Amino acid sequence: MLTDSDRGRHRLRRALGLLSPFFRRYGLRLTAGCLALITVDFIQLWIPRIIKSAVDSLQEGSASSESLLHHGGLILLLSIAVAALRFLWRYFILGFSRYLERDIRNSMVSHVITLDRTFFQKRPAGEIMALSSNDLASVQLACGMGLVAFTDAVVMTVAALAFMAYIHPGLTAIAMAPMPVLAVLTRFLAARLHHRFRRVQELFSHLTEFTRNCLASLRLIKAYTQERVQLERFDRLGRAYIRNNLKLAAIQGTLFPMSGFIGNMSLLLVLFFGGRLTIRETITAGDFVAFINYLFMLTWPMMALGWVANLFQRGVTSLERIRDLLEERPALRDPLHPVTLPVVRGQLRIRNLTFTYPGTREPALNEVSLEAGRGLLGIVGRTGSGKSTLCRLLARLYPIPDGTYYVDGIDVNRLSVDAVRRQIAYVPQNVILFSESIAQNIALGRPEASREEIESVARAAAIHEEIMAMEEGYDTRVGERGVRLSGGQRQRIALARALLTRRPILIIDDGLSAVDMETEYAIVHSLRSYLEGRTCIIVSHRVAPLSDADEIVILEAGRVAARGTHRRLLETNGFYAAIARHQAARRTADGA
Ligand SMILES: Nc1ncnc2c1ncn2[C@@H]1O[C@H](COP(=O)(O)OP(=O)(O)OP(=O)(O)O)[C@@H](O)[C@H]1O
Repeated sequence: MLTDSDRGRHRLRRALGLLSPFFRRYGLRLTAGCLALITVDFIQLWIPRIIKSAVDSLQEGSASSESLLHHGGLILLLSIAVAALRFLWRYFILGFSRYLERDIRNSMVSHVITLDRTFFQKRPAGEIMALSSNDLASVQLACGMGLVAFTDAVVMTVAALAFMAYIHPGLTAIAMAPMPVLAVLTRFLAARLHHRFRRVQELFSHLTEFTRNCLASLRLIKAYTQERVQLERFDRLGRAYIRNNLKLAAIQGTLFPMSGFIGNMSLLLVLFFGGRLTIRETITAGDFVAFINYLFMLTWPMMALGWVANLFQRGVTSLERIRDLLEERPALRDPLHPVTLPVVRGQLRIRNLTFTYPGTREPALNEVSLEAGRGLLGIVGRTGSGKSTLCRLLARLYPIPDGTYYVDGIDVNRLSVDAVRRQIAYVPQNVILFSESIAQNIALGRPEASREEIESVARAAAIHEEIMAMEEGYDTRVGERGVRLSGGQRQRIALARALLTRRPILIIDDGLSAVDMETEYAIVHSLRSYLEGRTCIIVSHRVAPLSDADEIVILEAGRVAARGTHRRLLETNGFYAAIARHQAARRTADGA
C-alpha cells in the first residue's frame, strides 16, 4: 500500500517530469547562468580572506599604506567582477524562467484547444485562466529566483563552511549547532505551506471564474437588480481568499523570522567562543573577523532556505495543477487507424442512438433513429425534447457509441473527428462573434474568402442590406468596442459564416429564433436554391418555414414521436397541427 510520503514523492516526480524537457532545451543558458552565479559566490568568499590578511598585517604591524591600498584595490576589482557576473546570471537564469513560462503557457493553450465540451463542463474558464496566470507565475518564480536562491544557498553554505572549518573546525561545529532546529522547522512548516497554498490557488480560481461570470452577465445582473447580492457573494469569496492568504502569511511569518533568529544564535555563540579563541591566540584577529564574515554570509542562505522551501512548495503545487490540466484527454478521440472519407454525399444516418450527458442520469436522447440526405430535414419539438442535443451529436461534439451514427454509410467512430467536422457547417443556438470586423466574423471558416463571396452569403442570410447601412459596412467592428448587434443580426451573421464554408452538410440549431417569422420564412426559402445538392437540417420552433422540408421529425422527451412531410403531419399529428394553427393565427394577427 502506498504511504502518504510515497504518494507525495510520486506527485513530485510527475510534476518535475514536466520541467525536464525545458531544462534540456535551455541547458546551455542555464549552465552559463549557474556558472556566473557560482563564480560570484566564490569571489565573495574570497573577500574575507583579503580582509583577514589586511587585519593580520595590521596586528603584526607589517601593514603599510601601499599594502592597505593594494588590499582595497583588490576588493574593488572583485566587486566590479561581481557586478558584471550578477548581471549575467540574472540575464541567463531569469531569462530561462521567462522562456519556460512562455513554453508552458503555449502548451497549455494548444492543449486546451484540443479538449472538448465534456472537459469545459467540468472545468470552468476562470479556473483555466487562474492556472495560466497565478499558477504559471509561481512556477516561473520557483524556476527563476527559486533556482538562483537554491544554488546560491547550497554553494555558499558548503564553501563558507569549508572556509570556516579551515579557520577552526571546533568553532565551526559550535556555530552550526542551532542548524538542525532550522531543518526540522522548515520540514514541518513546508508541509503546512503546501496545503495552504493549494487552498489559496483554488480560491483564486473561484474568484476569477466568479469575476468572469459577472462581467459576462452584467446586463442580466442589472436587469434583475442583483448588484448587491453579487457584490456580497464577491465579498464573501474575497474574504475567504484573504483569510487563507493570511494563514499562509502566518506560516511564512513563522518560517522567516525563525531562520533569522537561529542565525543570530550562531553569531552569539561565535562572538563568545571565537572571541575566547582569539584572546588565547588560538586563531588570529584576522581569522576571527573573517570567520564572522563567513557567518554573515551563511545568514542569507539560512534565510534563503525558508524562502526557497516556500517558493518550491508553491511551484510544485502549481506545477501539479498545470500537469493535471495537461493530462486531461479529450473524451472524443480519433480512432487508431481512421478510415478516409471519400467525396461526401451528405448522407447522414442515426441508428438507435441513446445519449446521456456526462454527470447526468436521464438520457437526453432515447433510441433515436433518423436519416438525412440531400435536401431539407426539419426538426421540431417542445423545449427540452432533445433537439439541440441531436444537433450537437450530429456535429460530432460528444462521443457516442459505435454503430449509432453513419456518414455516407461509414460509422463516425471509424473516421477522424476533424474529417467529420470538416463536412459540417453548424450554427449553434448561442452565437459567438469575435471582437473583429463583420467581414472577419463571417470569414471565420474561410479567412481567404473574397469580399464578393462574403457579400453573397450575407445576401443569402438576409443581412447584407443591414450591414451596408452601417457606417463602415463590412469593416464595422463587432463587440465591446464596436457596434452592438441585435440577436437576429447576430444569428444571420452566424448563418452567413456557415454558408461561406461551402460544406456539404448544414445544421442550424434554432439559429433563426431571434428573427421575425417572415424573415425566417424568407431565409429558409432563399436557402433552398443555395443548398442545392447539400444536406440541411434545421431545428425550428416555427413550423411555417419548414413547410417545404422533405421530412420533418418531431422529438418528444428525447424520442422520435412522429415524422413526415408538413402536410402529412398537419393531418396526423395533433401537436404539430396545434402549433401550426397557433402560429398561423399569430402571423395573421401580426399582419393585420
Ligand atoms: N450540457 C448539458 N449537460 C447536461 N444536460 C443537458 C445539457 N444540455 C442539455 N441537457 C439536457 O438534455 C435534455 C435535452 O436538452 P436540449 O437542449 O437538447 O433540448 P432542446 O429540445 O434543444 O430544448 P430547447 O428547445 O429549449 O433548446 C434536457 O433535459 C436538458 O436539460
